[in-house]
Amino acid sequence: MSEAPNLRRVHRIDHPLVQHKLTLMRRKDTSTKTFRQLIKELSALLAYEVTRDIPTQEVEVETPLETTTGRMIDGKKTVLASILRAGNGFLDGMLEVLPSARVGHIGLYRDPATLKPVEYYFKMPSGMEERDVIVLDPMLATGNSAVAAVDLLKRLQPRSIRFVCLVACPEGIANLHAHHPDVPIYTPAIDRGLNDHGYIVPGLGDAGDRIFGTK
Ligand SMILES: O=P(O)(O)OC[C@H]1O[C@H](OP(=O)(O)OP(=O)(O)O)[C@H](O)[C@@H]1O
Ligand SMILES: O=c1cc[nH]c(=O)[nH]1
Ligand SMILES: [Mg+2]
Repeated sequence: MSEAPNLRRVHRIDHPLVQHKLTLMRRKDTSTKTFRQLIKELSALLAYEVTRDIPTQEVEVETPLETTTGRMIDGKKTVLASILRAGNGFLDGMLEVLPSARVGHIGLYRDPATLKPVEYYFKMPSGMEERDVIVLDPMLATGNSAVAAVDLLKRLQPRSIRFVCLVACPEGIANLHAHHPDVPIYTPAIDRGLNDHGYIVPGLGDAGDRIFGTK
């Protein structure tokens, strides 16, 4: 039996719109076209939750009637770090609501025999010390890919790191927390566990294949 995850740093996104779209994505007969459309719509909603506590600055603003103050973010300070390939499914929707965000890519694939991540690419913007990173990957399964991605990112000492996915499971949460207890996880779902091939059950299948139609 898997160890109960420490849920202190897990933000479960329970919003009805999010849950509705995720349920449609889980359906095995959802087409690639619809799956892509849904992940785009969901991404914008997830961006809203994961940025809830990013820094804002008070600014003066002139309305047509008078001067007042408002709050603004410095959008350029946010880095969307996509774990390839499936993390790219989040980019279009997130960039619609965070249009100035920078984008980094982390090339990792999971060896199907060992379930260990294999690194093949890593590119981040410069000046990471002043940036807040949102790591994107739809699936937190064993958590090995997420741990490896955060290991690589921490070498660049970003100001903060958050991890966002569509479906997590207790094993992945426990693994990411054990290695990186400072990284909060944002997820709409915590599924039952992993099958013998390391797939999340009930899950939604292979996220990369479903986004890119490669099955
Ligand atoms: O938590 P883990 O056990 O590491 O599994 C999750 C990883 O597996 C999937 O990617 P995959 O390796 O299939 O690569 P792909 O996105 O290129 O299809 C998924 O997108 C995660 O990156
Ligand atoms: O369930 C899983 C596990 C790893 N990768 C996926 O795409 N899905
Ligand atoms: Mg991957």
